[in-house]
Amino acid sequence: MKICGVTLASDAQRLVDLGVDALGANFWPQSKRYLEPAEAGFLRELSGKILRVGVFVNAGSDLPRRLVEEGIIDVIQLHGDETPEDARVFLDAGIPFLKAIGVRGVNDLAAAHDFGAKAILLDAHAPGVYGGTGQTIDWDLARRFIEENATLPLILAGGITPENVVEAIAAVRPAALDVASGAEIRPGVKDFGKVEALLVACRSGSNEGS
Ligand SMILES: O=C(O)c1ccccc1NCC(=O)[C@H](O)[C@H](O)COP(=O)(O)O
Repeated sequence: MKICGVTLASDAQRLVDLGVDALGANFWPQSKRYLEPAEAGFLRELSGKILRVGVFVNAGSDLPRRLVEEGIIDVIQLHGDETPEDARVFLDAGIPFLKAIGVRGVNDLAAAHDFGAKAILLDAHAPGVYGGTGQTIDWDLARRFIEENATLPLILAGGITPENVVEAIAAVRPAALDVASGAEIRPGVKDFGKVEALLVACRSGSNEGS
């Protein structure tokens, strides 16, 4: 499970202590969960303890690459309108990346394989906002994507909460889950009651990989 939108060093450390697989730090300045790169140094100390994912929206390659090279993040999450051509620079450099797709229907998934991403993250379609909306996606569509694309891991995002997580796992059986608003007190501040409830659901055996 990836908990996204971390802005506080204390929250990041608590996610490590709870054994959460991955955290997301959002480097898109318009996000309610924006983390200034200059304030992200605390992530460096978590190297090897949790997978650190940097979220970017149409950011080009300089900042994402720099944060990887500086040991602040491990993986890049492209969460904007990036094309497979935009992603090529990361593929060529051997930098692992995820591609998020805001999904309205099956047509949005047609290019999923073209990115060369480590995994595809399916999220709610949110023009201008891009992510962190708390809106769920069509889980049947996500399940069908998995059945038809067995080699490409799918991360389910969009409106996952402690209340619907069991149903989401059962319906989609994703490789992993990604949660922002469903695990916070307010944008950028995590709610550890919710994080723990999500973890219990993920570890209950209904989906070992989430
Ligand atoms: O969280 C944001 O503010 C955000 C803004 C722009 C692009 C991506 C963003 N979040 C990335 C994530 O991976 C979120 O976890 C994902 O969108 C799901 O969010 P939520 O529906 O709130 O769980």
